[in-house]
This record gives sequence, C-alpha cells and structure tokens, in this order.
Amino acid sequence: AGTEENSYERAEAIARYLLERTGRRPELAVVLGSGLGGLGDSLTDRQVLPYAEIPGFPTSTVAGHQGNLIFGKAGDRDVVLMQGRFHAYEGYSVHQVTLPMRVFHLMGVRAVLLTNAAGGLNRDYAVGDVMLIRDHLNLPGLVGCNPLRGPNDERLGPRFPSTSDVYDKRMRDQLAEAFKQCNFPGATRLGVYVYQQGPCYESVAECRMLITMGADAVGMSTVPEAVVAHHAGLRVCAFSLITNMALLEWDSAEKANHEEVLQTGQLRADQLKSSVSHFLANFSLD
Ligand SMILES: O=P(O)(O)O[C@@H]1C[C@H](O)[C@@H](CO)O1
Ligand SMILES: Nc1nc2[nH]cnc2c(=O)[nH]1
Repeated sequence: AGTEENSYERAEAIARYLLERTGRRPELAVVLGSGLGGLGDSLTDRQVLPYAEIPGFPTSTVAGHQGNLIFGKAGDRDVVLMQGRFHAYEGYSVHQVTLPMRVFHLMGVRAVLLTNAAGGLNRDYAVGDVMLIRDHLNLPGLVGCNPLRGPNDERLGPRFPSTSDVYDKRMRDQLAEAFKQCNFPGATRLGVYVYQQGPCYESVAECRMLITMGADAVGMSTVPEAVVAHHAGLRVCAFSLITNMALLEWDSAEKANHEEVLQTGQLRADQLKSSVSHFLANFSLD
C-alpha cells in the first residue's frame, strides 16, 4: 500500500540497502535546507553517498542542495544527514519528497531535525535570526495535496494522524539551549512556518495574507517531511534560518532572490555548524 513512490516495500528496500552498505545505525536524521549544506562538514567518521548511487532515491536539482546522504558521528552519536532535500516545485510528487522520512524510520532512526531557509513575515524578526518551529500552516495540504493522500499502510502509521503535536517540545527546548550555549549571534524565535509549494516567492498581497493567517515565516519545504515523519512515529524538531524579510510594501525596490538566501546561509554557516553539532551530540531522546 502507499503509492508506488513511497510504499512500505520501496522504503524498506532502500533502508535495507543503506544499512547493509554503510553498516551504520543512525539514531537521528538531519535534513539541511538551502545554503545550509556546509553543516555536513561538521560530522566525524563520515561516509558520503551521492543520492544517484542509492537505488530508488530521488536526486537534488536546486543550487545549494548538493545531493548526498552523509553518515557520521556527532560526538558519540550516530547520525545521518541529507545534504540536499527534494521540493515539490522541482517536479517531485509529495510522495517522493517525503520518501526519505519513511526510509529513516525503517532504518531505526528515532528522531529528525529538519532545517530550512525561510522569509521572515513577523516584523520583529531580522535576517540571520533562527525560528524554532512551533507549528505550521500546510497550505497545499489543506487543499488536497497532503503527503498522506492515498492508500494507508498501517505498518507506516495510522490513517488519520493528529497534527496538533508534530513538533516535539523537548527536542525544541534542547535545540534552543544549544543556540544559547554556542552564543548564536541572531535571535532565537519561536513561531509558525507556512508552507507554500513554490517556486515563486510570494507577492506582496500574499505576504500580507499569510501574516493575517498567523504565520511568522514562509518557505517551500519541511512541512510534508514533518507530517510524514510524525505519521511514522518519529520525533520531529525543525528550525528556519530567516534568510530574507518578506516584502510588505508594493513600492519596494527590493525583490526576493535565491542568491540572498544562499548568502545568509553562508553568513551564518559557522555558527549554525557549532550550534547544530552541539545539539546533535548532547540532546537526549528519553
Ligand atoms: O530547502 P529550503 O526550504 O531551505 O529552501 C528554500 C525554499 C526554496 O527551495 C529556496 C528558495 O530560495 O530556499
Ligand atoms: N516561500 C519562500 N521561501 C523562501 N526561502 C527562503 N526565503 C524564502 C521566502 O521569502 N519565501
């Protein structure tokens, strides 16, 4: 059951391949957002597998998303890191986008940290801040493009899962503590991430609408992965790097652009590396 693209059988075959090929047993998976791929360097004892070498796995097409699965250690902890994710706007189905979450679950991974680059809607936010995700607005999900659409395989999770409890508070608190301990230079916010499919950045009217809906930051990823990971029983923690501020004035001379997104990722790369490494090495799953 499931669709062919994210069925139990496909996810299980990939999980088995990865376990056999690497001999690793990661406890936690991390997905690196746009411009955050450099975090892959922070692991020790690394084993790098290009997506193209993994039978049945999609490949990355976006600048700033290298397309490697990296197995390694953060402190004494075994982790697996996606250096590059899949987005629906690339043409992948929402089932392909979320397939890695099922693979991780079937490999025995217990928790995921999802990261992304996002536009700040909340006027108190500034470029270079991080926002821990407390909740989301799944806009495509609400109008029929939910990643759990299709036959449900009970081996992967329930037909009607809750989503009021996707983001794990304990992990989030430990992540906030890591940003604090490592003196992350931007502010650490707590907010609501709205997922729109992209690839267009938002119009001014859309940004104004998203604010009235209760969103603090907007992006093109993370929510489908979070929903499928939660469905499978993984603990989920997520944060956004605020790479640009959403434009709210029609006469603004500025325009959202991917270069700025990647530049802000670069600006914060070292500090994110130390905070995330600290979190990975020290968080507790109990
Ligand atoms: O993978 P993330 O969500 O970090 O990437 C964001 C959304 C688009 O892919 C891209 C737009 O600049 O950055
Ligand atoms: N949708 C969206 N995604 C982003 N990713 C990084 N910045 C943005 C933004 O402003 N809007």
